[in-house]
Amino acid sequence: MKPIIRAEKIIKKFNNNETVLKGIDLSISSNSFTVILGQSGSGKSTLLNVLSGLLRPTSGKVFYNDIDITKLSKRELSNLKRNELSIIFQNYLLLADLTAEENITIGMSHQKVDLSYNELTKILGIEDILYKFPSQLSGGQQQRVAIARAIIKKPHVLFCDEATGSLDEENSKIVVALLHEIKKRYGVTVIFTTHNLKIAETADRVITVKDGAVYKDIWNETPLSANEIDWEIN
Ligand SMILES: Nc1ncnc2c1ncn2[C@@H]1O[C@H](COP(=O)(O)OP(=O)(O)OP(=O)(O)O)[C@@H](O)[C@H]1O
Repeated sequence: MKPIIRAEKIIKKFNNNETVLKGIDLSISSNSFTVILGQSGSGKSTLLNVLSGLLRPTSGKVFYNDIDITKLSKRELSNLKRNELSIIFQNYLLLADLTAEENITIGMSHQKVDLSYNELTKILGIEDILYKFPSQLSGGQQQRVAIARAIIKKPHVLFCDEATGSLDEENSKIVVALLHEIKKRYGVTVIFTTHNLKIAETADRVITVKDGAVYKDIWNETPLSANEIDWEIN
């Protein structure tokens, strides 16, 4: 199958000249759930940021379908991100002064919102809390609102950076199960960074990053569901 994301020889150095990514090659197939697994400091968030276009690599190429996103202008890249790629983070990043509903629909045209809003909020189990502000929601509810905001525009790829990192066991399980459901229902490709080996057991594929390089790359023949795994707190 043709990859939806392909990275070639990615090197990333920061200003202090530390080389954080040391020549990473990988490709991600469409409609897969990939975990990028690694210990703290291994470079997994930096890799996710480079793959999602949030960070430019020092050298190397990142293709989204046939487009080399490292060559796009700022405006072209932000158009691509607005329409086709989404990202969620450990700390949700909801706007405090807006309700859950406003957080989800901000920036959307009415026509596009109508397509899936009711269905999506129902799947995520947030249809009864849409009038609340982020400070009135639990961490798990806030992350589900952030997922709705990311998915409402029907992106092709959803990047998740330690998306369960602030959640307890029960809410982590709910969020991981929902991300799998969203992949299945909407055909979204999910790329999820974590250091949690249990979450990796639910993935189609696990790419282990160690010291800025790909250390292991394994397809799970029989991924477990979020409910099947013997869950442990991160
Ligand atoms: N903006 C930055 N400037 C300088 N160094 C950075 C920057 N971002 C990350 N680093 C360094 O890059 C290395 C990898 O960081 P990264 O956040 O990618 O790791 P990680 O595997 O995601 O870790 P964690 O699980 O703790 O988030 C670390 O040594 C970090 O200090």
